[in-house]
Amino acid sequence: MDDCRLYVITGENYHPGRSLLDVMERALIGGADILQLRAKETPKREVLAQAYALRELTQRYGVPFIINDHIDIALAVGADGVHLGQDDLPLAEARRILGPDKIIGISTHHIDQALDAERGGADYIGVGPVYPTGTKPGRKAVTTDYVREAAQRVRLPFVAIGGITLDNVDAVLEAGAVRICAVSAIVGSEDPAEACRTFLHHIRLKQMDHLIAGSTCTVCVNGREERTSARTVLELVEQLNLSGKRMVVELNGEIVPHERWGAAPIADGAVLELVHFVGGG
Ligand SMILES: Cc1ncc(COP(=O)(O)OP(=O)(O)O)c(N)n1
Ligand SMILES: Cc1ncsc1CCOP(=O)(O)O
Ligand SMILES: [Mg+2]
Repeated sequence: MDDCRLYVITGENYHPGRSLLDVMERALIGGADILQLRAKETPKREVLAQAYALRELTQRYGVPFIINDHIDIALAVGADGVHLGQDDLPLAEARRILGPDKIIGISTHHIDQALDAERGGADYIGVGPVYPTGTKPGRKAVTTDYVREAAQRVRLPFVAIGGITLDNVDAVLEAGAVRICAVSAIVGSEDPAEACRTFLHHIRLKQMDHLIAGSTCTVCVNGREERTSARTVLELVEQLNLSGKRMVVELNGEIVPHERWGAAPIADGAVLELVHFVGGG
């Protein structure tokens, strides 16, 4: 689950005239890295047949396969796990039946439910619906506020879900989601493979932003804001091409002796005054 970025769920009514297997294979070709079978209106025997077919397909592509709601079907076809909502079988019962190795995902709509799922031994949680969606009509949107809170407080992997499209995915990523889950925007699109590629492109761009932001910090040098990757006063002085100059350095109001520059850490928000003496007599 840790490595998953794009979670795609089947949608019964979103691809009239196209087969479930074709649509889901297109999603896999586009890079979907976890699949869920969710069928709310299909007779159970048919769901079982779909589960067998998707089990084979996902195995061929080497991605985890999750069954929504039906633990019995997950066991029958040897799926990798199940996804359960707040009104489905409780997590503890599901774990007892499935054992420690199966993936169990839990839907959450509030931080308390997320923390409960974490304590209860879930493997991941769903955070949503972020936006109102026709796929889950009547369910109130949790907004990106809950995504932000989950990003700050939940240690389990979480997937943001609900009404996420290529037009609003950046806001969801900006709020701190690193895994996106979608139904209609992928299985209802003309080209599910291209939709997946474009989702993944957005996700990767945001990941790169995080990497860059994480490796630099903003400091104030002589009254001017600077972004720097320097970790110590010595590195900063070198980056500013001031090495070798006779200089007094003040860090957050305290003078740092020259011999301690290499050991004086600078962090985000540090305030530095660098005063160098111009030679002459
Ligand atoms: C990844 C993921 N998140 C949330 C859900 C919704 O599950 P649930 O709340 O049980 O609602 P139904 O899907 O059963 O209608 C999900 N399936 N997957
Ligand atoms: C199953 C589910 N649970 C919360 S929102 C949702 C539906 C997501 O579908 P879509 O991506 O089409 O909004
Ligand atoms: Mg459910």
